[in-house]
Amino acid sequence: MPKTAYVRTKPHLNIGTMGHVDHGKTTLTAAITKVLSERGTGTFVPFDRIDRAPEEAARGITINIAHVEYETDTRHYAHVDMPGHADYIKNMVTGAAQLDGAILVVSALDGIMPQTAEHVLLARQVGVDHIVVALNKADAGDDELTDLVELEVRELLSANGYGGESVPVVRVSGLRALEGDPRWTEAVVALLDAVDTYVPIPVRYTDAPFLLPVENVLTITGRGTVVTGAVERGTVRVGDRIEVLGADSGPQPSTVTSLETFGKPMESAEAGDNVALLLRGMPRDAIRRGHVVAAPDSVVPSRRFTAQVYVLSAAEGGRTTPITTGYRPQFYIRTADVVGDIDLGDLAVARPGDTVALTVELGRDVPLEAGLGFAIREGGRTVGAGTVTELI
Ligand SMILES: Nc1nc2c(ncn2[C@@H]2O[C@H](COP(=O)(O)OP(=O)(O)OP(=O)(O)O)[C@@H](O)[C@H]2O)c(=O)[nH]1
Ligand SMILES: [Mg+2]
Repeated sequence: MPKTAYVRTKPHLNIGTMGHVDHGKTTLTAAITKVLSERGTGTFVPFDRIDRAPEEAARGITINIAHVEYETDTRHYAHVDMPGHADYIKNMVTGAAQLDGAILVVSALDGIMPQTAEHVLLARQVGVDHIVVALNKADAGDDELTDLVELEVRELLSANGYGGESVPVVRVSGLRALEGDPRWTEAVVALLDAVDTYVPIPVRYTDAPFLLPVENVLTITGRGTVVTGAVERGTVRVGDRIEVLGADSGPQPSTVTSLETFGKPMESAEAGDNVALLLRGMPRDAIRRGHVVAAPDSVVPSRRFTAQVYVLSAAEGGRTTPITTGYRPQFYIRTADVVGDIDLGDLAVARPGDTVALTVELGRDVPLEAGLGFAIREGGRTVGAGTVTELI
């Protein structure tokens, strides 16, 4: 069956849900698609289709199943439902890096929980500039308590530089909206209106050389190797020569033979688009998550750099003890997860809560550049966030 090509008629934005485990991110995501499908600008994606692993759903040139797409009257959105559990922070970090805005889901029954605060901090660190709040489970909470939760959320946002007084806070019930209760389907519409108006259309970095951090790699029998991810910058067309960077064996040249977004073929993709690229003659084992696909000769992988790093305080879920030279945590850089050695130079120690300049030597070469953000993780939790200042 011939597939309909993707036609760019509305501005495209990437958004996502974030927030503490069980506060209702996936339910709300399903509810949004249900409400919009009833208005004719989206396809309903039920809860269990959103909440399943990519491997199970890998079929055709498809993109990461955690993404759903929909349109409002004025915009086309790719929406990623980020898992709330701390173990999945890595996905949050790599997914959030591309977000133009986020929906912070906070249960009106529970208020701010540790991962609520952690996600807001991470959103700030990875450059998500606009947050809209969904006070979820408003069907089950009482108004007075919900008022308190709203105050608390606005304070948290202000403390992280989000201007909490002006952030839209919408009381919703993902669950009741999914059931079709008109009061709550309207609340979901109000939430989408808030996203439409509060999150500005981003200035895309389309003129720069093409770069896409690899999120997933799939094999399509008879066609070859497909990589998926969000275009970080530049544009890419069918027929373009590219190289895959990040493998120890050096750059792997290839050509893009097919391009898709949400299962629809496209001639060219640009910064911000979520795409699948079919790469000519690329062996499946030559490419994996953490590599990047880039315009030839536009990036040189390296492993030593200086960085500005914020060491999370214990109250933010970080370490209770200082770090010293020789500390060897994991670095999450774009979609890559790589070990690295820290050198504090003349500084004896960096204490939780400190912001310090330091030198990092990664365990392998990674495409790097000044201004790139990263997270530092240890034993399954985030202990720092930083930005590359200079390559050495
Ligand atoms: N009363 C009520 N319950 C809700 C609402 N939204 C979600 N729930 C319930 O809250 C629980 C968690 O919902 P999920 O949507 O899985 O939450 P989540 O944030 O995606 O959870 P994780 O992905 O595990 O972090 C489920 O039992 C939902 O039925 C709501 O609006 N009202
Ligand atoms: Mg979920």
